[in-house]
Amino acid sequence: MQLDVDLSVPKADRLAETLRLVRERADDHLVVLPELWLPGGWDYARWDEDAETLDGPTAQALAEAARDAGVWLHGGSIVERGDDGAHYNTSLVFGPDGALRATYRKIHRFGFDSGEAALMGPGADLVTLATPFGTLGLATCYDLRFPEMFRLLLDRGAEVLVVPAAWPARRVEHWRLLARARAVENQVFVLACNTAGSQAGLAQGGHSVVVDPWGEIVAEAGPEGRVLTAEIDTALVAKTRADFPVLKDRRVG
Ligand SMILES: O=C(O)CCC(=O)C(=O)O
Repeated sequence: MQLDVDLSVPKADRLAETLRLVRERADDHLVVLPELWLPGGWDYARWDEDAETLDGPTAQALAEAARDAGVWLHGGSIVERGDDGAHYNTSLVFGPDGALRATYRKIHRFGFDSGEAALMGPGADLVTLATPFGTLGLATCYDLRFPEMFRLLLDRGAEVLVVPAAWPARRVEHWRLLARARAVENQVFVLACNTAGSQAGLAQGGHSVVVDPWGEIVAEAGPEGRVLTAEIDTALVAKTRADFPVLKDRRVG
């Protein structure tokens, strides 16, 4: 769901609207939300007050919505207040029973024109998760620029890379290019879910994409907030690798 993260709309209203959209999905879906869609990926002055634990109110609300709809829900990311007192940009994935099946702390923090590198701790663990849609490999936004991370996810069996983001409009062509590159080089699906609208004065790029293992764009949003849907057949991963077995020719790693 390419959410328009308009931070002038009260948080409770944005949460309610997003949960309503999740509950509209049918039960054979994997629903993906963007990075930091509730606190705002760019309003980092508010991250401390918005920090929550993994069983906090946002996680609980997402778990209930996943269970009510019977969907797998990648809930995008929250500002996690870790047990060690540090904050992390943490993604949460819920099963259709509402159970928290995986969490991923963003490994590569963005430090260029964002406070993230100073305010969030770095994640240390690669995360994959077996689902009916194939084995998911989890990454977040800036991670997309680091191909070595995706090779490691590939080696752990990832077939569908899920990348929530708050990627700005001014570099949206990098986003589109890198999403396709990660799909082509690893022969995987890439589900790249961005924010739309404007956050803290920064135009967001939109253009969420679903890319298949051949690098073809199966579905792509425009710049506006919307629900983007696509049907994916995970068998295409094995077929692409069999038809064009480039991964067998790796010499390093
Ligand atoms: O790499 C980029 O251009 C954007 C990254 C970003 O916005 C983020 O990781 O929050």
